[in-house]
Formats: sequence, C-alpha cells, structure tokens
Amino acid sequence: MEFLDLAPFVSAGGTVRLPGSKSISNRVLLLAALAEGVTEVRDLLHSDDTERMLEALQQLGVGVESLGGEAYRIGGVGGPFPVKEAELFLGNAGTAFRPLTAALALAGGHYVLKGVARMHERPIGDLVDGLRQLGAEVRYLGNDGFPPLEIFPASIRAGGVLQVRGDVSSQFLTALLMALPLTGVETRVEVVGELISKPYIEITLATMARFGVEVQREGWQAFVVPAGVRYVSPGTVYVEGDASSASYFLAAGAIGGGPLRVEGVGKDSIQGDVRFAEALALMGARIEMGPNWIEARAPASGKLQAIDLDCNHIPDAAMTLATAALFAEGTTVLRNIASWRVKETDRIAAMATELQKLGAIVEEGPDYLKVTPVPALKPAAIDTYDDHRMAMCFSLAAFATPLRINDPKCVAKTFPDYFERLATVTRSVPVIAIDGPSASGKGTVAARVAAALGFGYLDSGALYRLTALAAQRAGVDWDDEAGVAAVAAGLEVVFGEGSIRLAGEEVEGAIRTEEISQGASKVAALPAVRAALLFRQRVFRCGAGLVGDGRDIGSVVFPDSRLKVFLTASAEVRAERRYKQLIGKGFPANMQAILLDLRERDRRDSERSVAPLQQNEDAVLLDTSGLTIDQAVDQVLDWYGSAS
Ligand SMILES: Nc1ncnc2c1ncn2[C@@H]1O[C@H](COP(=O)(O)OP(=O)(O)OP(=O)(O)O)[C@@H](O)[C@H]1O
Ligand SMILES: Nc1ccn([C@H]2C[C@H](O)[C@@H](COP(=O)(O)O)O2)c(=O)n1
Repeated sequence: MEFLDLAPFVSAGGTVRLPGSKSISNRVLLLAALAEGVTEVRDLLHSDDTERMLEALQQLGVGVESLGGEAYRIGGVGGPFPVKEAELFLGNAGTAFRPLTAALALAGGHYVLKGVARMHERPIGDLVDGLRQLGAEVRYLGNDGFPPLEIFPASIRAGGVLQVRGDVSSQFLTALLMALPLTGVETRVEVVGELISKPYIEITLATMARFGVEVQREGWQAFVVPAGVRYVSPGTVYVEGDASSASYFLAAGAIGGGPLRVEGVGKDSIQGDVRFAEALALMGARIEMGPNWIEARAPASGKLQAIDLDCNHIPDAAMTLATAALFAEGTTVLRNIASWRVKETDRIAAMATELQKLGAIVEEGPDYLKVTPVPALKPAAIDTYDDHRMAMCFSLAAFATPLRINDPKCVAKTFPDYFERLATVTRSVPVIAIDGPSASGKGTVAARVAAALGFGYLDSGALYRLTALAAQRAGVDWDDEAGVAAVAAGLEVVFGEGSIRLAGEEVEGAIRTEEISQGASKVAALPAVRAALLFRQRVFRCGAGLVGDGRDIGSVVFPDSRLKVFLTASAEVRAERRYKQLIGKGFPANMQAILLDLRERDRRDSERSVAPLQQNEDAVLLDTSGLTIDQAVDQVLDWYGSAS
C-alpha cells in the first residue's frame, strides 16, 4: 500500500490558488456538450471525475479539444447525444454518473453505464424512478436501485408533473433538471421529502441559467422547466475554484495561525460550501472575504471552540469540521449529515474509525457525529477508503501529531496535487540530520546539539540494535527478513533519559555489545526491516525540533531536514574512540579487532542496496578527526543558525 508520512506542522500561512470546482466543472462540461455552439471552458478541474466526464462525452460524439492547461473547447451537439450506442465507464464520479444517466435516458439510444465497485453501492433508484415517470426504459444490471445500468431507446412522455425524492442525494434532482430541456416541453418537478444539500441545486440552476435555461422555482419544493428552452453556449465559461477544497486550507489557517488565503472563491461564489467559512468563524477563527478570495487566521484567543451545527448546507466541507474539531475546546457535534453514508464511502463510519485511531472520543449516529479531542493525539496510520476527502481532511491532524496517510493518491478525484500545495503553506517541525559511519561521534554530537536547542534526539541506530537483540531473544535468525521485520514492527520500546527499555527490561548496555553491533548491521541491510522502522523513527519528530543520527536520516527518514550533516572521522580515529569508550565503561577491548569490525560494518552499511551509508549531495561534510567534541557541536550549531 502506498502511503505518505506527514511531519507535524508547526504553522500555516500564505496563499493557495484553488483548483476548479468539481461540481461546477462537470455541470459545465455536460451543458456545454448539450448546448448549441462552441464553449471555451477555462480553469476546469483536472481530476479523475472530470476525466471520466470528458471521456464519456467524447464517446458520445461530443467534440472535446484540450487548449492546454486548464482550458478546453467543447463542441456542443445542440440536443441529445448523436451516438446512440455506447458503454461508459464512469469510475466513482457521482457528478458524471447521475446527470449522464438522465441525459442518456432521454437521448433515444442504447447505453450501458458502469463504475467502480463503490459506485455500484451508491443509490440511484430515486433518479431512475423519476426517469421512468417520463417513460424512460432503464434496467438495473446488478442490484435493484444501484448501478450499473442499461438504458434503452424509449418513447418519452415529457410534460406534466414529475416527482423525485430529495432526501437521499440532491444529485437526482440536479440530473433531472439538467436533462429536461432536451424534451422541449414544460415539466414540473416536485421534490418529495426534505431536499438536502440545497446549495448544490443553486449551482445547478445558476449553471443552467449561464447556458440560457431559466428554471422557475417554488421554494425548494417544485421547479418548472419551461417549454421550448434549449441550451446555448455562452462562449467562454470560467470555472470557480473549488469551495470544498478551500475548506482544508482555511482550517489549516485557523489551526496553524495563518493568515492563509485561498484564491478562486469568495463572497461572489455560487457554491454553498463557501459557507464553511462561517462555520469556522463560529469556532472562533478570524475570517476575511473578498469577491474572489477568503482568508483564515487563528482565533485571537489562540484556541478554536467546539460547535454544534446542522451541516446540511455544507455536506462535503463539513467533513473538514470533523478534523478541525480535534483542535477545539469541547465536543463538536455535526448534525444532519446522513448523506455522508452514501458518498465515496460511508463517511460517518470511516471518520469515526479514523478519528478514534488518533485517540479522539467519537460518537456516531445515523445522521450525526460527535468529536471530543484529547490533549495529546496519537501518531496513527490513517486509512482513506478510496475517498479523497478523507485523505485531505485528515492531513489537518498533522498539526497535532506525525501522521501516515494511506493511499494518498486518492486525492486525484478532485485535487491531484493537494499534498504538494499543502506543503507550500505549512511549516513542519525542524530536523537536523547527522549521518555518518560508526563511532564517528554522531550520537555524542547529536545529543549535545539537541540539548543546546531544546530539541528531541533520535538515536536511530538504537532501533536497529533493539531489533537485532529482540530477534536474537525470540530465536529469529538475523537473515530471516520477514521474521526480523515482524520483530521490528512489534518492538515494545520506551526511550528514557539514558535508558532504553525493551518489553519492560533495561537494555541500554545489552544493545551496545560488539555482537549486537554486528547483528544490527546485518538486520539493517534488510529492506523489510527498514520499512518496518520508518514510521517509528518519524514519530520522533515533534515538539520544538529533532536531531536524528544514523545512516539515512537525511536521505530517507527526514529528506526535508533543515540541515544535513555527514559526520565522519578516519577509521583509525574512530577505532581509537570506540576503544576508549569501551575501556571507559569497563568492557574488555582490542584495538585491532575494533578496527577490523568497524571496517567490516562500514563496508556492509555502505554496500547494502537500501539506504546505504553515503554522503548525500545536500549534506555538509564534518570530518571530526582533528576536532574536539565541543568544536564539532559548535560547528553544527553554527550551520543550523545559518540554515534557519
Ligand atoms: N570529536 C570527538 N573527539 C573525540 N572523541 C569524540 C569525538 N566525538 C565523539 N567522541 C567520542 O567517540 C566515542 C564514540 O562516539 P559516539 O558513540 O557518539 O559515535 P557514534 O557515531 O554515534 O557511534 P555509533 O554509530 O556506533 O552509535 C564516544 O566515546 C565519544 O565521546
Ligand atoms: N539510520 C540508521 C542507523 C543505523 N543503521 C545501522 C547501521 C549500524 O550498523 C547499526 C547500528 O547503528 P549505530 O548504533 O552504530 O549508529 O544500524 C542504519 O542502517 N541506519
């Protein structure tokens, strides 16, 4: 499984230009395709969901031309799709699947619409029921009420009154409204039940109006699509930035200090999710808005406050409130979010499970979620359920703890470069990496630098030594990669001041013997062991900063270290230091044997295939052969001062 480890963030601020809105992008693409004339679509979102829509439109005979960047030229077909037979794969794109189902049901052709497994679990029955009232012939190819679907040519009896449920997904109403102008006759659509996610219907109506079709509205209960209307290209359409995507950055500004400004949405936005900013303001964040931007800063008091909110108007962005709640005082309650259960995954269940991994106290109900934070969140590997919003929301937890996000590329659904952009507006806990060969003095220098700066200290070699010792004690051969990796993954270690406890027993002395040194060097050459110890090392990054010493701290464990030092000394000097060190601790020692052992470990550490010992080009060389410890420490502190 792919993963992304996020270092804990200490602050956030700056400006982010948002990618185009998914909801607007796919609506604009469909209406541009059905319209008369050519539409130039600018600032379109590049993502899996828009890709699925573009591919489908091309298959259906629509002219799609990339103009480079985020611009496309769509040659409208001026009515129903000309291609009358097609099988479409729409991934997990609800904003493509639902509206295309409606448009194709009225197109007089034979079509099959499929998606990924999760899409086949997302309900579509209410939309199909609505279309059948018009005479559409739609067959379920799997379970009743769910995709995949087969659509047949049918004689459509348009006009009159049509009823559609509005309390499961507003996309059913959106799909019907956007397709009905294809019939040319007046149709009244009545919503059964309380319409959820109303702001998305506002987007639908605004986009239809942009393409020349004005729907008459009776509150949220009935909508009339007039007779004789047709879509006409407005020429060029600019897609607004995605307001749901803005929520992660605004929350980051509120948690991490800010000011953090998002550009692409603001006061003039047609997207309901801009009201996420109001929810954040209720939590105490300081919010400012311009026509096309929103800016968030931490509360003046420094601490966010819990809220109790009906989130029906911001169903997607409300997910961000669930993780922002980790930073608020009190219990946050998010209500009226039943629609989360039928999204990319059951988001209420997924959110509850993953928040609990971090240590938060969570209560889930059929349509609500209660989140109570704890003072110290636990590092955790967060599962994302193939849900882009899970991945993006949980990135906020990195303001409290080191974090692993599993399957981070799921963000491609709406925001392919989300993590890269997040990195540009966040600052992480600083790291000084001191790598180098055995007995060069890394540990001594690293520990003193850490003390001078008030940083934590990671002796990464100790983890390989502990693994070798624990494997030996468990009777696992040091060459048994899977066996040793399992031992590494399950190490029960507590690091203290001058003490290391393995399964409750003090082992600081036991891991420093020459036998265990050789064992550590052997197990460190096994890729599965290195993988098992990676996150364990990364969770040391917390507090004011970290100094880590080892072989691959700067190259693999913390490649974004603020300062990387390759600390070395000649083999003879190192052997002499180790000799004195052992004698000083009362251990027997032989200079020649130590020199031979050091050279053998140097060779093994440098020649192994993964993370070999080597000076990387971004590391500065510190040869301590002729330096005292104080001189070496001062040099590192001096370099760090210049690097920060
Ligand atoms: N610049 C120096 N001058 C003299 N002695 C030093 C210097 N740096 C470290 N030493 C001594 O060398 C010995 C080995 O140092 P240390 O244990 O820090 O090395 P290391 O690189 O961390 O080794 P290992 O990789 O095996 O853990 C210690 O006794 C330390 O006091
Ligand atoms: N980041 C690291 C740290 C250590 N090792 C290996 C190399 C050594 O042979 C062994 C013990 O390390 P030491 O305590 O001597 O620093 O662990 C490594 O491969 N990567």
